[in-house]
Amino acid sequence: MKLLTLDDLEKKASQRIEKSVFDFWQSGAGDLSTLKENRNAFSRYKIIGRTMVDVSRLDTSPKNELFGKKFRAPIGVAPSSHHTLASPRGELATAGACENTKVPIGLSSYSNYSGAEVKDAAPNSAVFFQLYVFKNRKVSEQLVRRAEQAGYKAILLTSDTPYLGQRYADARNNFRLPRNVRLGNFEDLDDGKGNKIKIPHPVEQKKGDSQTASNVIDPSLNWAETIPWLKSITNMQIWAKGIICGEDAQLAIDAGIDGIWVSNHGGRQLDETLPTIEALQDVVDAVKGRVPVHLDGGVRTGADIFKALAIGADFVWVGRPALWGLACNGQKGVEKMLEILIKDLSITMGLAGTPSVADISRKSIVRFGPRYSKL
Ligand SMILES: Cc1cc2nc3c(=O)[nH]c(=O)nc-3n(C[C@H](O)[C@H](O)[C@H](O)COP(=O)(O)O)c2cc1C
Ligand SMILES: CCCCCCC(=O)C(=O)O
Repeated sequence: MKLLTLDDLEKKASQRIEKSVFDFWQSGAGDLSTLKENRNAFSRYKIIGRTMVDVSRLDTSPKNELFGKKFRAPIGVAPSSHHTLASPRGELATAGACENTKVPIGLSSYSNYSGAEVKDAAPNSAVFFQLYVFKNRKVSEQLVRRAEQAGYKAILLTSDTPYLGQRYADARNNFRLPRNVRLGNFEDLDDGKGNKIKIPHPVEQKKGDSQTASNVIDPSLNWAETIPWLKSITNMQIWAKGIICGEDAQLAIDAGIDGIWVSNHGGRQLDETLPTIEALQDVVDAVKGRVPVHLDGGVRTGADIFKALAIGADFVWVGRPALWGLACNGQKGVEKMLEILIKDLSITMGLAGTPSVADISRKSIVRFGPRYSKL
């Protein structure tokens, strides 16, 4: 089978990976409404292709540098957990692919290889360390300090997971991580006074009950307390992931956040919420260029990336496609996935009459039908 699109990679991955693991990747929360709408909503936007524009030179590089680095395209791999379920080198392979392709990666707190190991594999690409804040703050504090020491540029605070979404596929499959899956970031933690602290391995959770895995996470996070606390323990930038409305973007900026990441966790958390591409305009308009705005959720083609850039995103990220690439062919599979996206973005730009990312603007797209309105 020729692997030409991300859908092809998805199909091939489904044939290679055990069903309960593939379901864990693919599934969303509740009725899967958010998950499905993340994809469907892109097709409500249409590109106005301009002709007779000199597009003999196409430049996919982002409009602005990210952490002082010039990447090849405004595309990156979003944080997702447990890459060794897809391929033995796990996050080392994913990050290595990003490094070779010259795009950034965000590493999950729940990666199997540690932040330092991944940074060694991808010194330029490993820029975001994704953070869950645990009820035991000493745990998160050590994760942050280790990330800073390893050379990460920013903490990506996941703000949409006070509890884990209801993922019925995992419950039906009695899904539970195998015990031999490493949690690289949680090894040898101590409370700073020499006392060991442990985060329970998800194998200790009740089979099929993901909620028991998430009860270590602090559900009391809030802008007023959490952001100043994070700023007091690190000099890295602090970004917020999981924002889907302008009001929260404003509150995040008021609290001192350095960047906004529009996300609904790939439809795995709040069901029946806004698809990210629909939420983007409100967030961009509220942010007014004060901090960068990134987006993930259902991005699968160059046209999807183009539409998000046109609405005003500075960068666009993919989650599941990296897992599919890994499952198909390890590091080379992730490189293939990224090359497909970059080529597709480049061709879309050429056909739309926008030779550089700076040429893509709201004038480049239209939207069918009424947008949501506030009640
Ligand atoms: C299997 C899986 C694990 C994930 N793990 C994390 C995680 O550890 N931390 C986090 O902030 N987001 C996590 N995410 C969400 C992604 O960062 C991202 O928001 C989402 O996958 C984007 O949607 P997409 O998969 O449609 O591209 C995970 C997503 C998947 C599919
Ligand atoms: C204790 C919470 C673990 C969640 C890790 C992975 C994740 O975010 C996901 O969506 O799955």
